[in-house]
Amino acid sequence: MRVAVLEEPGSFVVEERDKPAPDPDEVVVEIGKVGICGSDVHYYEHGRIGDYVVESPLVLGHESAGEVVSVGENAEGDFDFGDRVTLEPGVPCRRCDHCKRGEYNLCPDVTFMATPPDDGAFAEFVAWPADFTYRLPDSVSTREGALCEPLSVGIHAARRGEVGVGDSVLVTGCGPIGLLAMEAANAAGAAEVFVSDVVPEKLALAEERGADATIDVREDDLGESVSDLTDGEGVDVVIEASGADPAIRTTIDAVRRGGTVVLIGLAQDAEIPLDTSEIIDNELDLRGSFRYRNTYPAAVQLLADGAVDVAGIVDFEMELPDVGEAFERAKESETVKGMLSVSR
Ligand SMILES: NC(=O)c1ccc[n+]([C@@H]2O[C@H](COP(=O)([O-])OP(=O)(O)OC[C@H]3O[C@@H](n4cnc5c(N)ncnc54)[C@H](O)[C@@H]3O)[C@@H](O)[C@H]2O)c1
Ligand SMILES: C[C@@H](O)[C@H](N)C(=O)O
Repeated sequence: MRVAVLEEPGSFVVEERDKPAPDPDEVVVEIGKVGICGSDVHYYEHGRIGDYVVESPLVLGHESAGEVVSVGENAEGDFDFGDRVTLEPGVPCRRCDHCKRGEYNLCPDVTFMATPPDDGAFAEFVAWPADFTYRLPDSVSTREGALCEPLSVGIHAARRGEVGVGDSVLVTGCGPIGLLAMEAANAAGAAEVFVSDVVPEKLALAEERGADATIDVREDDLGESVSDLTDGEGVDVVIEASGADPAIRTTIDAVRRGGTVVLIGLAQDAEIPLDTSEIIDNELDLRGSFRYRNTYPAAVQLLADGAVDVAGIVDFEMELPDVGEAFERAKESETVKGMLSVSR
């Protein structure tokens, strides 16, 4: 089978490897589509994200969907040849305290696709645990199935923020994560979702996709703009999805007293000063949101119901052998989401 391997920063090779066979609890999936995530691009450009360093050739890609071609003996009955499926890329140990509490996204022994040293899904076939594989109904395309991954990041953030019916929400950053957090907040019942960014094209896309107001923070102050939009109150929930230092600092200016700030975006410099007296006086909840747990069934259901749009964020799709060109295009600031089409 063909596999796209990141040999060193800036350099992919497409090579032949043996097709995997399933362990008893696994299925083998012929990969159809894989999204290119910002973290893939970061490994491509810099060879590391924090402590995760690409020390040997790595297969990238963790936003994947495809078709079952082989079923391990313990997964028989759960999956059939030809089922279209999406793969949840993080498989936890299932034994630690976090796993037992159901917080399996916090498992310290997780295997996560395309995170060194674990290979990802830019491969024609992947063997994957059946219980982290989810069937797609006919109404959900394989492209949409692959995007259950970033949608899951958005769903988890909306859940962490306890976004509910009638809430007002601000999403800072209109990359794929912010746009899909906006979808998740709307699906959770938010009455109004405002967005901010520094790139006019990203704000225009968010507006097209239903943002109730857009704030260009190169021109307007975030706190003042949100105050104007909410009769001086601030929003119920801020979801920070830019990772930009100024955006993170100003989240607490935009949230109402007693409101919640959810941090998804990873800042270049993780140490950012925040006004703690504001947080205390206004009794703000500041919450981290790390990957996701128990979101894939909801993501598939929302797509089946037509309650969210994920496919509309894709700018381009290329074939696996063009992986290098696809990553060069994914690096451009106006690109939102690139995809690779993998199976022949
Ligand atoms: N916590 C998690 O589990 C998790 C999962 C996936 C991604 N992430 C992180 O989430 C962030 C978003 O991911 P993405 O793939 O959408 O990234 P992205 O780079 O595509 O999008 C970030 C957006 O923020 C905008 N931006 C820059 N400065 C801004 C500012 N001051 N105010 C508002 N917007 C601003 C950019 O123009 C861009 O549109 C990244 O930091 C990523 O590392 C975290
Ligand atoms: C969650 C996933 O999308 C993210 N890129 C990560 O590796 O954590």
